[in-house]
Amino acid sequence: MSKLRLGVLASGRGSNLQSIMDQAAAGKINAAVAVVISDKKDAYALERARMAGIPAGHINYSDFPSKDAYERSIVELLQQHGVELVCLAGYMRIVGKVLLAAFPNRVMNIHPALLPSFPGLHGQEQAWAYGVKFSGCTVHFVDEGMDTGPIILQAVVPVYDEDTADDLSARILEQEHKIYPEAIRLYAEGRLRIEGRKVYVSKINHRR
Ligand SMILES: Nc1nc2c(c(=O)[nH]1)N[C@@H](CN(C=O)c1ccc(C(=O)N[C@@H](CCC(=O)O)C(=O)O)cc1)CN2
Ligand SMILES: NCC(=O)N[C@@H]1O[C@H](COP(=O)([O-])[O-])[C@@H](O)[C@H]1O
Repeated sequence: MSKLRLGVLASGRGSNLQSIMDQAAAGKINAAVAVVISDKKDAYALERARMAGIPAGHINYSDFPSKDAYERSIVELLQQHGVELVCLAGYMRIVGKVLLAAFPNRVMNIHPALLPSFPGLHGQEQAWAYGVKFSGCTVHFVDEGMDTGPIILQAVVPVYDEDTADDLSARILEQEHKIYPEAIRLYAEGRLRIEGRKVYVSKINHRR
């Protein structure tokens, strides 16, 4: 089966991108990162892609008259690289109808909390400040809502009394680097089936 072609959107340091690239390069997931796009020209995620010999580009939001025009530019670049699945990896913009229409049920996101709890920015810190005893991370399909799409995988971590917010963030990040590649592997093997709000992991391959 041909490798699933991934397009990764990232706004920051790119550690989730790195874990996806590493797992793909090691053959652990039948996928290849075809292109990395950032809305921030100094995003280290772009440097990580370039060091791996992967096409990487900065698309500057303020160069466009509207969000739709900005996203049409992103879609064009993704399609030029034959992208089949879009992975948001620390991408700090709300994805709109243009990108979602171009890739229906084919945009994933990693969120650093157990959705539906603590959506939005700084999910780790929200959970820590709330005083939860367990937190974690979520991989989900992206819809027009904020972190409201169907949940694919989650991982749980304990929260200790002596934890700082950074301690908890680091513990969650370790799990992010495991479940994001795993979710992509399952997708690449055609083993994810969406039924309404629910995502079922099947043993058989639905991907042609
Ligand atoms: N349509 C969706 N888009 C995105 C989702 C989603 O579930 N549906 N997940 C987010 C990731 N994210 C939190 O998990 C998130 C990203 C961005 C924002 C936000 O408020 N961004 C500001 C702009 C910030 C900037 O200027 O850099 C905004 O868009 O106004 C909140 C949460 C990815 N996108
Ligand atoms: N709301 C989205 C959000 O908070 N995403 C989070 O941004 C970080 C990006 O780190 P990375 O650039 O090292 O992958 C990750 O922890 C990811 O869960």
